[in-house]
Amino acid sequence: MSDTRDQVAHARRVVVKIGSSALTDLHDGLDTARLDRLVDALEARMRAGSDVIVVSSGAIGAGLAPLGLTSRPKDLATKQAVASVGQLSLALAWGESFARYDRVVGQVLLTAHDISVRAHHANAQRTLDRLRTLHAVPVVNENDTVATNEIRFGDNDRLAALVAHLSGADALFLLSDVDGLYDGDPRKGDARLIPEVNGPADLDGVIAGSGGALGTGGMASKLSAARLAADGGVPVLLAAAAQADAALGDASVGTVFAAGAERMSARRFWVRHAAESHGRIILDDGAVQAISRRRRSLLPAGVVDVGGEFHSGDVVELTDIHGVVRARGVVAYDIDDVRQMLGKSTSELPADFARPVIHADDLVVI
Ligand SMILES: Nc1ncnc2c1ncn2[C@@H]1O[C@H](COP(=O)(O)OP(=O)(O)O)[C@@H](O)[C@H]1O
Ligand SMILES: N[C@@H](CCC(=O)OP(=O)(O)O)C(=O)O
Repeated sequence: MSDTRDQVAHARRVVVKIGSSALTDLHDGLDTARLDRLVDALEARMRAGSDVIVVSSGAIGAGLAPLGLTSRPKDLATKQAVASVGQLSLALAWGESFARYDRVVGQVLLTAHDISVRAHHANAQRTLDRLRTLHAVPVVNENDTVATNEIRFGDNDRLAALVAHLSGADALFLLSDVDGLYDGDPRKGDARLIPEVNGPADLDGVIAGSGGALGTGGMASKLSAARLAADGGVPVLLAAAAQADAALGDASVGTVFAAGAERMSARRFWVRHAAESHGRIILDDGAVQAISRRRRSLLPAGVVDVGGEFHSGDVVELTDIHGVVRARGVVAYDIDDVRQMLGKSTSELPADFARPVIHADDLVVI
């Protein structure tokens, strides 16, 4: 067995994302028999010693039939209304299915905005952690009714990758209606299953197509979520929900994505991928070298300009003089203060401005 399969099979804390296509049917809505089989496999994994966080899609899929709709709506308002109907039955169905094992579930609905704001992010982290210590299973979904187009995760694959980092998970499972990544859309003819992705070269020539009638992002969103998780140090297994026993049992099926060498801390991952940027700090070449090659803090001497509207503690983008984003970081001053410090050496500045503009610990190079 490969190292990655071994890591996934033995991961202590896991996030398991289940796609709409695995749980719902366009005409019949939520399929509780399929849900029960999944819960059986999740329960077996928990009994073997893992903590499980479920990320469940399917609110829209579950809401269509009760409302007499026969296709996934396109406009946001209808999708949100359908999701509000479906989320209720989805959460109840998860609760009833886990109740067969005397397990309690907790519903966690998140927006992209929640993940991007540090205080909300910390609250979500604490809630998930507390559910774990209370032995309840978190069932996470996007809070569809309040998410606007601009601030949507857009698909739950990305949400699941972010939750995997936020919760310090050791592996991410993406369970769908397809049994792994193929080199082309398997619905369109001959395609070969790719068992293992160890780096970008393994994706050369792969065509990631759109999803089914109920899925949102198709294979492209799974691929980008898998890379998001794996690059930050979390191995990923992509498999069919129908293979949940084997996927969650010994990770012997589907496609695995090897994790990058270094595990990024939840805070650095947040700065890099999840936090909303409030502005820009433009650096001269020397400062770019200092932060990216020598991993130094950013000092005012290397700052040539600022943009946007940021305050101390906000996340900003650091660009070179050509506008290319080279890093992100948590800035120590308000924009007006940084403006007064531009290009000055620390010895020229009053004692209040002795701290670096961004400390090396708060900087993530891209
Ligand atoms: N290269 C590919 N490999 C595997 N599946 C693919 C590929 N390209 C497109 N697909 C399609 O993507 C679908 C899964 O995406 P989606 O419907 O969004 O799933 P989910 O509802 O689980 O999020 C599969 O049904 C499959 O037909
Ligand atoms: N929040 C939406 C999820 C949409 C979504 O990402 O679906 P999928 O591509 O099937 O994972 C719902 O519950 O319907």
